[in-house]
Formats: sequence, structure tokens, C-alpha cells
Amino acid sequence: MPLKRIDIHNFRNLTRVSFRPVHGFNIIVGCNGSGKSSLLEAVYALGSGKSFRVTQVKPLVQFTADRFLLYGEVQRKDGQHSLGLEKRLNGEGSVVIDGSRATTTSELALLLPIQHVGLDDFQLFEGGPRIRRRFIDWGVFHVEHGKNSALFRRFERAIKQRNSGLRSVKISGGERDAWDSEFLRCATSLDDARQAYLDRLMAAYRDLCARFGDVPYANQLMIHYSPGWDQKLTLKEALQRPGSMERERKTGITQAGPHRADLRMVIEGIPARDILSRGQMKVLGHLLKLAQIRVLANQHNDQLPVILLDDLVAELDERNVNKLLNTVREFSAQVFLTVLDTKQLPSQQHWLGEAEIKLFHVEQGQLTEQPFQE
Ligand SMILES: Nc1ncnc2c1ncn2[C@@H]1O[C@H](COP(=O)(O)OP(=O)(O)OP(=O)(O)O)[C@@H](O)[C@H]1O
Repeated sequence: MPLKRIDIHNFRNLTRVSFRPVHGFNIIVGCNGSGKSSLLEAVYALGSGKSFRVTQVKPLVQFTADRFLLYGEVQRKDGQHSLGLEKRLNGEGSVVIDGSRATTTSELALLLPIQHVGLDDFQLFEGGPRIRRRFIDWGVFHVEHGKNSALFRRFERAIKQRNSGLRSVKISGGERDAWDSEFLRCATSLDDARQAYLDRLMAAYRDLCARFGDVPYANQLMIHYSPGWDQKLTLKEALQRPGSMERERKTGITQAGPHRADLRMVIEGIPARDILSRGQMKVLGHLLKLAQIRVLANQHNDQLPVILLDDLVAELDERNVNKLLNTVREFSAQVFLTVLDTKQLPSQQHWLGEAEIKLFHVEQGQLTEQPFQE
């Protein structure tokens, strides 16, 4: 489901940019600080409502403006859809899909799934559990989004209700039991969905490793799912432990459940972050992100994400760049790839095949399309 057109207004240094990408490879070239990553970030924001670099809106809005606006047209099997996102410095914002206001940004992700593969993928190993939960939940959401997008919403509501119940003195025992039951139901479903997804992810990851060949430690990497409570207990038992109940009374926060889950990345029984170099973490992180795309490609080709390859070419050796680009080409997805200079790309004959390609040059936030020449 490619993006056919995107308009960017007042997003970082991109004052007014409008372009029509191809379904294949869109190469974004430009010198440091020209606006390449900002362009990828704008595409990412249109498909998620968020940035992959910052959590706040302020750094995204052009210094002289009070809001940014993004507009895109997406081609899907069921026809063309328009997506609009506005975010203002004062905290207001809106999502508009096919001319109607949407209630959540997750509706953008249903129409425009995006996978960002970038230099910070080492954070899957070094970062906190939230990053790894976001990673696995991206897969759980997209692999069966009809069912699972509703499940995520229900879980969010259940935990909010349970937490406000913990803080309220007025609430009756019956009400508390009802919220507990709903929380346990959603938590169990989310836990099952994550475990099932992880099995599929690891199968796809092993396939990719075989293809990439001798990537250090790739085959030894094991990922274990920690559900967010002591695995010797059921979630209900974990919540009913005296220590846990006491902490819940004090903090008003649910002490166990999928919101505390993590992925333990292990090599030969040792935490992977204690063994891998930063560069090795990046490569394995990229492979895991590609494996997520492979899971979707195996399931339903019409749900393939747009793939953002941010600055990867400069950091990998030519053999790995070739493998990466060939793997990505075989997905037949739409790709946006940033590079300082096209000379950094390996010769087209090694990776492009029949895929379409367009070259965009960015200079001080201005975008121009140029003929692609090796
Ligand atoms: N809110 C903002 N308003 C205006 N300009 C901004 C804003 N935020 C960042 N910038 C500037 O936008 C420019 C583009 O940054 P970007 O990260 O997109 O560059 P890049 O082309 O990816 O560079 P590099 O190759 O160094 O990664 C930078 O000069 C940055 O300082």
C-alpha cells in the first residue's frame, strides 16, 4: 500500500514540500543537515502520529510556525485514501482520514503501516523495556490488526479503569471486581498474542539469518518473552500477592501485567547487550526489524509497510548493503532510503532488479527530483 503523494508543511526545516514517490525505491540524497531524516520522519509521522526521534511536538514544528501539517494519498487494494495530520504547539491537533475526523492516530497506522530501520536499532538491546514492548506490539498490531487494534484499545481502557479504581475510595467491591476481570481478560489475550507473534517473528528471523550468512552472533540470539509478572504464578495470583496489593494501594498503579512485559535478548545464556558491540547490536536490530516485515509479507502481501531505511548505507559494508537492499526489494514494498551521496550505493545491477527508482535531492529543506544516474 504505497504512498502516492505527500505534502509536508512546516515540519522541521521542510517549509513546503510536495512530492510523488514511486512504489519501489525512493532515494533521498543530500548533505548533512539538509533535511533527509526530517523527510523520513514526516512520512513516519503521517503513518503513526509520532516521530521516531522525539516524543514532543515542539521540535517537529518549524521554528517560525505554530503547527505542522502533513497530507498523504495512499493506494490500497480497496481504493485510494487520503490522510491528514495536524499538530500544534498548543497541544491541539487532528487526524483526518478520507475527509472525516478520526478519533485515534492508530487509524493512520491501519492505512499506512511504516517500518523504520535506522541507526538507533541498537536500542532494542540497550534501551529500556518500553522500546522492546513497542517493537513487539508493532508486530502484534499489524499482523492481525482487525482483531488486535481493538484488543490494544480495550487493554488501555481496562488498565486506566483499574488504576483509577485503585486510587478511588468511593468505588464498590463489585465494581472493582468487574474492572479486575476485564483487565485479566485483556491481559491474557494480549499476552497470548505477543507469545504467538514472537514464535512467528523468530522463525522469520532465522530465515533471514540463513540468508545473510555469517553475521556475528545472529544465529545464537535467543529472545525470551517475560510477560510482566512472575511466570510461576497466574496474573491473578501475582496481583493478589500481599506485597503487590500493598504497593498498589500506595501507588495507585497496577503492579503486574503486560504493561510491564519485556523481551530478554540472550546469547549463550548471557544478556546480549553484555556481549555485542554497538555495531553488532545495530545489525541484529536491523535484522529483527526486517524479520517483522517478513512476517507480514508471509501473511498478507497487501499489508506490507512502507520501509524507511535511515542512513544505513554508510554504516554497513558493501556485502551487507547488497543483502539488505536485495531483501527489501524482494518484499516489493515502497522504500524511502536516505544517503549522503548516491556513490555510497552499490551498483544497481546488484540489487535493483525490476524495481522502480526515483532520486530526490534535498538542500536546505527544498526537494527536487533528479534523474538517477550511477
Ligand atoms: N523545528 C525545526 N525548525 C527548523 N529547522 C529544524 C527544526 N528541527 C531541526 N531543524 C533543522 O533541520 C535540518 C535538517 O535536519 P535532518 O536531521 O533532517 O538532516 P539530515 O539531512 O538527515 O542530516 P544528516 O545527514 O546529518 O543526518 C537541520 O539543519 C536541523 O538543525
